[in-house]
Amino acid sequence: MNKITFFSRFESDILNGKKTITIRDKSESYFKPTQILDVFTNETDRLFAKIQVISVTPISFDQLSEQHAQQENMTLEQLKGVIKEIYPTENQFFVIEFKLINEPI
Ligand SMILES: CC(=O)Nc1ccn([C@@H]2O[C@H](CO)[C@@H](O)[C@H]2O)c(=O)n1
Repeated sequence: MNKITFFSRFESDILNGKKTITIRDKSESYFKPTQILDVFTNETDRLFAKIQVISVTPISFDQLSEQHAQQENMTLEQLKGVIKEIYPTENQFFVIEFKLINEPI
């Protein structure tokens, strides 16, 4: 499926290029490099961007670093808090790196 959703509070960071990764669990680890995805808000299922997948890399919670936080436009504390909120019991994740596709939608 060429679709991914984000919580709408991250929409502006994605559109202005400040957020260039997302960290997902196994259920969303099937994306492939070069794949182009339609990006929708989680809350209202509104299309707001297209992104191209650069890489999908396994990572454990403990391996999350300041670099990942920077790519999320957050502090590491904030990032870990957000991930614990979304995935309270998960320890294994995938870093999905992406770039914004600049075309009108
Ligand atoms: C169903 C659905 O929409 N799920 C998710 C899951 C994650 N994320 C964001 O990815 C980063 C790392 O998890 C953080 O910035 C999260 O907030 C999101 O926006 N939406």
